[in-house]
Amino acid sequence: MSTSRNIDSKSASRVQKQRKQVPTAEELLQGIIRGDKTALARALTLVESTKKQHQKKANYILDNSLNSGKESIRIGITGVPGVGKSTFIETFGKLLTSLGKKVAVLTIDPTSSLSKGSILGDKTRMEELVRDPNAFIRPSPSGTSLGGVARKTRESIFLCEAAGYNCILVETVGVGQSETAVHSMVDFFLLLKLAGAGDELQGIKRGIMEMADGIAINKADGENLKRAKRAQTEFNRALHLFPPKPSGWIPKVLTCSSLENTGIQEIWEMIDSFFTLVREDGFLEKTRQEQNKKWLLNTLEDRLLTDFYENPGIKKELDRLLIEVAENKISPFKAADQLLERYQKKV
Ligand SMILES: Nc1nc2c(ncn2[C@@H]2O[C@H](COP(=O)(O)OP(=O)(O)OP(=O)(O)O)[C@@H](O)[C@H]2O)c(=O)[nH]1
Repeated sequence: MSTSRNIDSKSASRVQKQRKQVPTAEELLQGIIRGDKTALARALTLVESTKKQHQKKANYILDNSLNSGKESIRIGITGVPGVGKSTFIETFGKLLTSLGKKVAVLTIDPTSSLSKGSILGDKTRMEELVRDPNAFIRPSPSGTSLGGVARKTRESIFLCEAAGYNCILVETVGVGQSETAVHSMVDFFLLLKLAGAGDELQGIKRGIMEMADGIAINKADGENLKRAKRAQTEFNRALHLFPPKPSGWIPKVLTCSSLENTGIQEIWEMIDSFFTLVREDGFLEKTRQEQNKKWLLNTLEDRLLTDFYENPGIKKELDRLLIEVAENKISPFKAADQLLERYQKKV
């Protein structure tokens, strides 16, 4: 009898200890403000979670993080698989930290399953950058919808900036719609390309070229060097066919080798001169204002939807109405009206 009581009290104290180890939202918030990477990583896990309790904690941290975002620069990096995105980010990121910047790398990959996510997170990618005290790397949150992943990435950008990261690199692995999502949340959009492969081969649509503020032809080394230089001329010509950018910036095409670390400094200089221009002509401020407005609307939509679907009364009524709609007993529109009425009354 007494032995079992002993075990009980032991396991109770273990549970208590574990509970104590889970930091509160306020503790995480304070950690983020101090620039603590562990607190930031934990907060991002809460942001990525779909559990209501976690979301509540995440919202507390987000709502109380002071972040004007003014000091930071947000760079989107895209390119087809194999173009060398992680090698590029490793080399480029190290250059940025050597210049005294704090770099956060986030990835958007709506197609990533849990297993791929863990491959991205297994630290074999960007091995050196991951060990840099001034860099923070976060693999793509797994998610089924691009919208969900994009929202989480926006919130992650916000928290990374609150933690003092002033260079946010958003990498997108997907080919297609994810580029548009990334483009809408960054200031500068860099497209990585390979020399020699046709556009079709590289899966790059015209629209993506049009979004680019800069194109870097990667793997410009060895036998590839000549071809890369030729491609640079071709892409430069192609870029001139697009209408001018509202920022006044003229997109540039450069070549680089992420492996040999050549041309990387020039890419930074190009990006730096972009930021000098858009800071001076007020375009960056306008972009941020627009981004903030958009983020407010998106967050509202998202929180409203969650609140609606998680309302227990609505859940029951929705289940019933779904059957009635299927049996043609009520029109979908009338059913929607009924649900909204019920939601407004909060019954
Ligand atoms: N020669 C050469 N090879 C490179 C260069 N950059 C990357 N590579 C090689 O290209 C391959 C793909 O590089 P990654 O950095 O993994 O490419 P990625 O675009 O991130 O690929 P995914 O992870 O599939 O999206 C690796 O074998 C790299 O070593 C470069 O500048 N020159």
